[in-house]
Amino acid sequence: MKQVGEARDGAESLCPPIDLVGEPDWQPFDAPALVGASLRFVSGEPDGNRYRVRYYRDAHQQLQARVWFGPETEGPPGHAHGGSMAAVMDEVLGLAAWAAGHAIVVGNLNVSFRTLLPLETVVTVESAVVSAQGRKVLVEGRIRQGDTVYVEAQCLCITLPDQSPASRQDAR
Ligand SMILES: CC(C)(COP(=O)(O)OP(=O)(O)OC[C@H]1O[C@@H](n2cnc3c(N)ncnc32)[C@H](O)[C@@H]1OP(=O)(O)O)[C@@H](O)C(=O)NCCC(=O)NCCS
Ligand SMILES: CCCCCCCCCCCCCC(=O)O
Repeated sequence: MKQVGEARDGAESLCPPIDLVGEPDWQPFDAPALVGASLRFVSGEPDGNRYRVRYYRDAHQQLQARVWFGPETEGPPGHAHGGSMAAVMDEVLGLAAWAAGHAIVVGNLNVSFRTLLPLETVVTVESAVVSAQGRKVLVEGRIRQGDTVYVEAQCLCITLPDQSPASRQDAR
């Protein structure tokens, strides 16, 4: 049986363009300008069949993302793999800490899968930096569409010495 995104000869064809527009009061956020181009695993293929991601800052300066889970994120038939959703939370919540001025890596990520996420759905990934004490920065987030919550996550980020976002930008 022909799968979504698969051409007749078996080769993968690209899914059509997806609308990842943000809310009217969101501003586009340039992640590579802040952290470099290393974040390719989740957001590196804007026209691919895995994820398509666009980042924004909302009116409160919190990082938000519109994410399309493509056919290559499949886990349970027709639905996103749990690891694919965890990877999105890892990147978005870690990036949210960087966007708030904390040079971190993720130390702990706690993910609750609440609802099966159908493939080829555009969702919103919300984030909020809820505390920063010493080296520990706590970020919370969720994947939702409308009133449906697919995933909730808490992310403990640990700051790294000598890696402030400002110093990384100055070094370019
Ligand atoms: C996170 C990391 C930098 C912490 O190592 P470290 O710099 O030696 O720091 P420490 O182990 O002293 O931890 C610093 C504090 O964070 C806490 N912490 C670190 N990792 C934690 C975790 N996974 N869960 C809970 N607390 C953690 C420590 O308990 C410590 O708290 P304290 O100051 O109250 O005692 C290191 O474990 C690491 O590099 N891990 C890999 C990160 C990674 O690969 N992330 C995915 C890519 S971003
Ligand atoms: C090693 C220090 C340089 C780090 C450069 C940017 C890192 C951005 C991290 C954003 C979160 C990524 C999550 C992850 O990789 O698991």
